[in-house]
Amino acid sequence: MKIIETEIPDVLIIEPQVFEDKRGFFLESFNERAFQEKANISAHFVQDNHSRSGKNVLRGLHYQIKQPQGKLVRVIAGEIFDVAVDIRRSSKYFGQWVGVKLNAQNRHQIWVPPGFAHGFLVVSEYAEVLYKTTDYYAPQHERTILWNDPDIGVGWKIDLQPILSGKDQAGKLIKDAEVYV
Ligand SMILES: Cc1cn([C@H]2C[C@H](O)[C@@H](COP(=O)(O)OP(=O)(O)O[C@H]3O[C@@H](C)C(=O)[C@@H](O)[C@H]3O)O2)c(=O)[nH]c1=O
Repeated sequence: MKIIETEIPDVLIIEPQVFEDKRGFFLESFNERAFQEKANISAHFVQDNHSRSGKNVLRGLHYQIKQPQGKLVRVIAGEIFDVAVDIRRSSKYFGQWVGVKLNAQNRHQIWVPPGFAHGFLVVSEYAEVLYKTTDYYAPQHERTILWNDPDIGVGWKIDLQPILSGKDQAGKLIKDAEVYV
């Protein structure tokens, strides 16, 4: 596997080694030892999630203020633009974002550490997204930052209004949101 650094050092892109043969392909989507040794990610995952969304669906930007979740995200059908926003007030990257294309062809994964808000936009007809999390879903701690907060300025490259949940339409601006210390 190959590790690709991003503008925010704690956010990493993982390119797995893919073994192709006449039957199809094989890859290791997670290997605790390799992630530890090659990427210095020592994550203990407790939950696996799977969602499917249609084109122009935008989910995010989500985080849990208590029980923060690190997320290892990948796409098995279609393509998304996946975004991590550093919301650790003490970080020199506070308010900055990283965006990466994840699709079923490049099979890239993004490591979104605890302390980040996370979201994605579906750019293909539909997309199926799988992700592992380092803590359990805790709806009482769940928070949403508005996807188009101008102080963050994520470059979603979308020319029409995305399809959002009610919760995401009511997201807060980062300046008003409860963030990490
Ligand atoms: C996230 C989540 C949702 N649910 C339920 C609650 C609700 O009825 C339904 C849909 O939930 P949501 O609208 O919150 O789903 P969604 O908008 O896909 O939320 C997810 O977005 C991405 C960007 C993330 O980073 C995730 O951590 C998570 O916040 O699924 C669970 O049971 N477990 C979970 O872990």
